[in-house]
Amino acid sequence: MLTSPYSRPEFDPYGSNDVPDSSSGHWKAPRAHGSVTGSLQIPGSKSLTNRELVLAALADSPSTIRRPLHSRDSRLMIEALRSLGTVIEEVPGLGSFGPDWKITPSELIGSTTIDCGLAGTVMRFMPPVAALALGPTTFDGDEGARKRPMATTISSLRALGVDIADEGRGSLPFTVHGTGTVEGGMLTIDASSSSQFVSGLLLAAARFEQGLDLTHSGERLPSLPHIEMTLEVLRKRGVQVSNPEVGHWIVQPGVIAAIDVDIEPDLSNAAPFLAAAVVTGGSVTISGWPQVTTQVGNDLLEILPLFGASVSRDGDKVTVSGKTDQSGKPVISGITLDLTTGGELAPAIIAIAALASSPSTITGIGHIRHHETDRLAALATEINKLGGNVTELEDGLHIEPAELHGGVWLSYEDHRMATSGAIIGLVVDGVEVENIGTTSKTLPEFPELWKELVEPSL
Ligand SMILES: O=C(O)C1=C[C@@H](OP(=O)(O)O)[C@@H](O)[C@H](O)C1
Ligand SMILES: C=C(OP(=O)(O)O)C(=O)O
Repeated sequence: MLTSPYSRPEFDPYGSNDVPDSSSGHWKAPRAHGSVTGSLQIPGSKSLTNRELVLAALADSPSTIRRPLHSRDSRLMIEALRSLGTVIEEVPGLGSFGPDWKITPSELIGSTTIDCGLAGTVMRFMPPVAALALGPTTFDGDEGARKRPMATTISSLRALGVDIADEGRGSLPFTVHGTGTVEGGMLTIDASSSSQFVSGLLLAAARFEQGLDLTHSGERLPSLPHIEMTLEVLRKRGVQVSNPEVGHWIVQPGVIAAIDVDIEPDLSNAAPFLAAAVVTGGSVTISGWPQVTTQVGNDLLEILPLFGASVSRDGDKVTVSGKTDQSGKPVISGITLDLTTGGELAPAIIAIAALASSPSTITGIGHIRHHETDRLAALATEINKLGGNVTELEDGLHIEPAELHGGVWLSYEDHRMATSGAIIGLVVDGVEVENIGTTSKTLPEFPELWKELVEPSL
């Protein structure tokens, strides 16, 4: 079992732990010599941590969040809630990746600025909370965050009677002029470009005077499991929420209960580690895998076998083993997959597909052009730079088999682009990942956990 870097005093879970080890200043992706075999634990889920932080701040009394994710995205959420008056303290816990948090709600007061960094969960979940605060709250973030779609958040809050000043941009920066209450009621929005528009409204809706009767009307609704996750965390806190039909949710006004919660490991962040088994014909075990979960990362257990891998389960341990031929060489088949529900898995899936011996077509993920970067363009560009043969489709990628060679893999400030470069670098000589430290967005331990898995004896 790999140890947690969190135990080392110099480790900073909120900063960059990039240790460049090549003359170019980039991170030399560890090259697997033979099959990768090992077991590890994965830190807490970003999506669950940031939902529980918001709900704990809106609840009726203090809550404890156990085994939370300590990363840039969760730190940004903590700072955002603190700046509105919530008290968040570290308390000792049993998790391997840092302390627990005690969250004590208080009256929400604006007159502050919230830095969203590049976190979709902060920029889409916090404006409805700021609307419940008394006083103005200005939202801004990284340069890349200013390009991410925010118009639906802005227009939906306006439709609920909230005054927002955005100078017509429909993106960050903007100011929410909170008055302490939101009327709520019926609302129709277009959440085609992100499920987070729906989740953000639902999370705060029990605190609206009339609750919320929300309908999605648009060409597609991506990442439905993330909306299911929102419904589940609300129900656990006693909120009455129903989903009478696809794209329609009703939240009754009422109290959000304070409860102590355990955060599941981030199953989407398990993707690169499990991919290491698939592309090297090895075997990787993740412990702490939940029996039942709304996390879309659980779909990896059905997706990875399409490439030829096998999956086994022993209690809370899940093992993925890559397929090999008689000489032990990895065998990876291409796949055809609609990934509408699991866009955040796309970078890892596409990295595996780029190493397959037959073509792959991954569709249903047009909206990931609006993630940390335009992920379809970024993946096609970086794989093709290494000799790949990837074609961009309107809503996905087509990948033809090709012999890849080394080179610099750019990360575009995108944690999942960085980890995709690491997957390819396992089996291609001379891949260097620019800005591996960007993994601190959701998995600051990545460079260290990866090295321990790939080069355990070094
Ligand atoms: O609600 C959430 O926690 C998330 C929802 C999804 O967003 P999109 O619907 O924009 O893909 C997902 O990709 C993102 O990583 C996290
Ligand atoms: C899309 C992602 O992040 P965000 O929560 O910033 O939208 C992601 O983590 O893949």
